[in-house]
Order: sequence, then structure tokens, then C-alpha cells
Amino acid sequence: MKRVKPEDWQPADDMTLERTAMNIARRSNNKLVVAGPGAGKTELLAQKACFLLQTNTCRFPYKILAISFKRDAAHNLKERVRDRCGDDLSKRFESLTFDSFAKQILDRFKQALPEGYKISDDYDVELSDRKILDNYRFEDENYLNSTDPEVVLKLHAATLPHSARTKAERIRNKIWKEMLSSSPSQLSFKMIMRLAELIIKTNPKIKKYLQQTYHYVFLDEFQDTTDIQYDLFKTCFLGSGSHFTAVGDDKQRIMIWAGAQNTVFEDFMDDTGAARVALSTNFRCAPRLVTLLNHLTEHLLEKTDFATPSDKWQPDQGECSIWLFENAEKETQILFREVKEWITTEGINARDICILVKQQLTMYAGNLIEYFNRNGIKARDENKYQDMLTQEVSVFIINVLYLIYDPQNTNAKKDAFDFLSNIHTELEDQQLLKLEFAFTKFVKTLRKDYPNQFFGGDEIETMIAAIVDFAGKDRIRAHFTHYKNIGVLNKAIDDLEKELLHCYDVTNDIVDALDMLIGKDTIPVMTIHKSKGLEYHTVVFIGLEDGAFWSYEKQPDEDKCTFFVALSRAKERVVFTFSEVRPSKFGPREQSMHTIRQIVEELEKSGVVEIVEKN
Ligand SMILES: Nc1ncnc2c1ncn2[C@@H]1O[C@H](COP(=O)(O)OP(=O)(O)OP(=O)(O)O)[C@@H](O)[C@H]1O
Repeated sequence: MKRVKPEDWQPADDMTLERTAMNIARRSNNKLVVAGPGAGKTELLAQKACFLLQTNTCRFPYKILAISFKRDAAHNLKERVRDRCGDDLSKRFESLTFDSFAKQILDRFKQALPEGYKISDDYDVELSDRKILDNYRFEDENYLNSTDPEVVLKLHAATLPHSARTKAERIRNKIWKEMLSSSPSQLSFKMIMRLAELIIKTNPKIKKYLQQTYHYVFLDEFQDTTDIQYDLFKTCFLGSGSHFTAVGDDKQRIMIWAGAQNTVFEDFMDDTGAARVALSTNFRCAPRLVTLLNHLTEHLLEKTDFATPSDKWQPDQGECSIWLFENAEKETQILFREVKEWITTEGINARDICILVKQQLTMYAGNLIEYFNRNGIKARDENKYQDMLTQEVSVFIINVLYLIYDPQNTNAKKDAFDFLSNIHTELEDQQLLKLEFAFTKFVKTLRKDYPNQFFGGDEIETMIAAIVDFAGKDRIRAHFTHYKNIGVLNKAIDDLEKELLHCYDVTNDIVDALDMLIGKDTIPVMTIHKSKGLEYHTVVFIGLEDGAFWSYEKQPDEDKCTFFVALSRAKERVVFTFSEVRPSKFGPREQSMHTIRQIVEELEKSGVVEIVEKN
């Protein structure tokens, strides 16, 4: 691709960047961009990556490292940069989560771990805190019973190397030793992060290698960075010549429970000398919703960073209501009628309507999902699929399967072939043509061998195995560092296979099964935490009730931010529901809006929100 002169560079996709954003994209000095929802923070990172690559300001062969909060956010960012800069340049843009960044360091350099912290050849990632606490129970029940579990877990994830001054530290050290030395080792992501940090701390050459590789580091959703993640960032990059851009919004800080630091913005500015800059346009939300967000910014969150809507809207666009129901059954039935109307009359795609709950998705939306599906509107718990559908290998398999049964699907063909050419970086144009020819032939053969009828599970398994073989597991592992561990690659393939078989059992048609798997025409239902960074035409939040906000008295600030995140996912319409009676694990419970009255009062005072009895 032809190099662009910095002074000639223009943002991709005909977007106009406000002046501050343009300066951030073009300049290399460290920046902390603090801006509200929909201000284009993630978009700015994508544009800045394009600037750095297209103008070669990030000089070849140096790279950009972007760290996002969730796998799908990292994946989306990578895709945006790839679409705009092409395959070649975007190879120098690595988009990862903190977890995968740490895991890559560990997988690659585990031999460099110092004595006392060596791990076995293989390791399992332990996701549950409960299992870790069980280890403590087994080791010293008295200690566990007399200590707050949060304190135990915090000490467990403290920085390395460990000290052994107190009894608690000695118990912790023993448990670490057992977890590291078991075969396979048992590691949580926090432990992986601490081990990665230890590798960098104790191996100056690896640190130097990392700093020479990544000349630019981006940090998305920076408000939710935990102390452990920030320690890793500092250990890797502080004092290097790399340039940092962090973007975030303290009104959306919703991970304090998981260790997000309140002071991370100030720490970052102190540590890196970054200047704090603000962006003021909200590109996502319609004007009336921006008015509401501004009202809540001032009166609920007590901040002053207000936004202005983008001029693509009419001033009266955007609506927010609270719908009151007698009980959850009525809520489900009436919501169904309304959603059906939005889809059939307004022509809104089911995929652009999102149903959110604060937590306990099955309790709040399980019956609703079941009722919607039974009556012809597809809806599903999207939490389960978010990770699977951003695995590169799964996306490749899905694209090839689509292509087999729909030869006209040019997007599937392009994406599948992009995957193949990415894992064959060494091929010249002529050889790439040969690969394309071989791929077309391979797809035709599968189409002939497996016509879309009378499929059984075995055929699907064989087909998936053939598709993976065509790409080559070794090649996939060589290209995608997170698949270096073969277990991770195999698990991604197995998970996809299981889910596709399940979909096929329901649909009896492979294309329908694929549509079902990717959630085509299906309303996504998810928790607010999973909705971070996403956006939908319409958002329905189930349960604006004290029961859902049970933690409000203990952590009002975090709960207010959580509410703010839910509201700000909507482009045009938000509905909050309240049901007088709601199922709970203890049976049906009467609900009130007493504890969360400040939220409800501020919604009313905004002058934007309509409260409607829906019975
Ligand atoms: N300069 C721009 N011009 C037009 N549209 C934009 C611009 N920047 C961003 N957008 C669009 O606005 C929406 C929000 O952008 P983005 O997700 O980057 O915001 P954000 O600040 O990261 O949001 P949040 O913090 O709420 O997740 C997206 O649909 C994006 O494509």
C-alpha cells in the first residue's frame, strides 16, 4: 500500500474528527483521553492506528499494541484497522485483551521464570475464585474461616516475588507452590498476569525486546484497569521510548468490584506525563438521550463533562421511558407485543434491539427468552456466545461452511480467504493465487461430498476437521500467538463443533444452524457488564428495581455508573421496566424503587423520561 504523507492523511470512512481528536490521532505525545459514552474513543484509537501505519509514523517493522477490555472489543478494533489499512499494514497492529497479552508473555517466555515460580509444561486456566478459596480451605481451614475472602484473594494475587513474613503469606506461598507444580499447573488469569510481570521484571532482555517491538501502546476502557493490569503495563513499558494513548470515561467505571482503581487516570498522568484531553460530541445517542445523559452526569454522577449530540439527528429524536408492570408475566407478554411492533412496523432488526439485565440473567430474562422464542421472535443469552464468535478459528470455520452451502456469499469467501492468506504470510502473489485456486477446489469438493441433507453429527465433525486441516493447525498456531498452546486451539474448535451440532439438532438445516449460531435475526440478551462498548438502536433494561440493585447501598457510585452504561448503549430508544412482583431465588418478591429513588427521581426531573403503566 502506498505510503501517505502525514500532512495529507485523512480519517477513514469519510469520518470527520473534531480538532482535538485529529490532533490526538496525528501526534505521538502521551495522552489520556477522557470522554463520555459515544464520544468516539474507540473509533479514535482505530483512526490513530491507521494514521500511524499509513504514514509510517510507526516505522516499519515496529508495532502498535492495543489493549482492550473484552475479546470482542479487541477483535472489532483489529477488524476496523484491517478493513481500512489492509492486511499488510494491519499485521503491525496487535489488538489484545490484558489477559491475552499476559498469557502470550507467559506462553512465550515461561522458561525464563525464576526458580520457585516455574510452571509445568502445560497449564489449566482456573476461572473461579471459589476453587482458589477451596485450596485455602484444604490447606488451613481456620485461616480461611477467620479471614475475609476478598482479603485472601487479594493476597493471593499480590505482586511477585512473594515475601514470607506473615503466617498468611506463608500459607499463600504454599498454595502457589502447589498450584504451579501440579501437572498441568493450575493458574488463574491474575496469577498469569503476575507471572508475566515477574518474567519482565527479572529479564531485562525480554523487557527490551517488548519495548522495541511496540512503539505505540493504546489502552481502551482505561477507567476499568485493575491494579494488577496497571502493574503489568508499567513493568513492561514505563521508562521506554514507547508512546501511550489511554481512553476512558470515569462515569462508566463499573469494575471496582473486580479491582479497578479509582485513581488510575491520575496515576497514568503522573507515571507517563500524559496530558488529559476531552472530547465533547456524542456520536451515538439521539439528542433527547444526550440531554438525559447530561442531566444524569450533573445530578446523579456529579460530574461536569457534558456532551453535544452529533448534527446527523433531528433535535426531537430519542426517547426514554419507564414501563410499570403488575408482574413479570405481564411484563414478558407486553414486551413481546411491543418488540414485535418495532420489528414488523418500524423495520428494526432484532439484532439492533438489546435486552439488558443487571445480573442473574436467567432469573430476570430466562422466561422472557423462552416466551419470545416460543412465539416466533428469536432471543438468546448472548453472554454464552460473545467469546466463541470472536475466536479467529471459529469465524474461519463458520465462513467456510457458509461458503460451501451458499457459493454467492462473497463476504464469507473474502473473510475465509483473508484468514488463509494471513496464516501464509510468506507467500508471493503468484503462490497466493495458487492457494486461492486450491481453496476454491476444496470448497467445491466439500459441497459435492456433503450436500445439505440427511446430515448427522459425524458429517459435521468430519467437515470441520477437514476445514481445519486445510488451513493447518501448525500454521494457525504459528500465526495466532494465543493458539500456541494446542489445548486452547482444540478447545475453540470443540466448543464451536458442539454448539453447531446443537443448532443443527434444532434446525435440521446446516445454513439455518449457522444462522442460529451467529445469532442472525436474534435479540441479544446480556448483562450490563457484557454490553460495555456496544451499541443498539433500542435498549430494554429489565428490572429498574431495588431487587436488581441489591448492592446499591454498599456501592452507590458503582451502581449509578452501571445504570449509566446501560442507558448509554442506546442510539434512539431506551425502556426501563419495573415489575411489582419479580421472581427471586427465594420465590416471588415484591419490588420497590425506594433504595434507588435518586436514580428514578433524576430520570423524572430530566423532563425527557415518560413513566407509563403497562397493564
Ligand atoms: N468522528 C466520528 N464521526 C462519526 N461517527 C463517529 C465518529 N466517532 C465515532 N463515531 C461513531 O459513534 C459511535 C460510538 O463510537 P465509539 O464506540 O468509538 O465511542 P466510545 O467513546 O468508545 O463509546 P463508549 O465509551 O460508550 O463505549 C460508533 O457508532 C462510531 O462509529
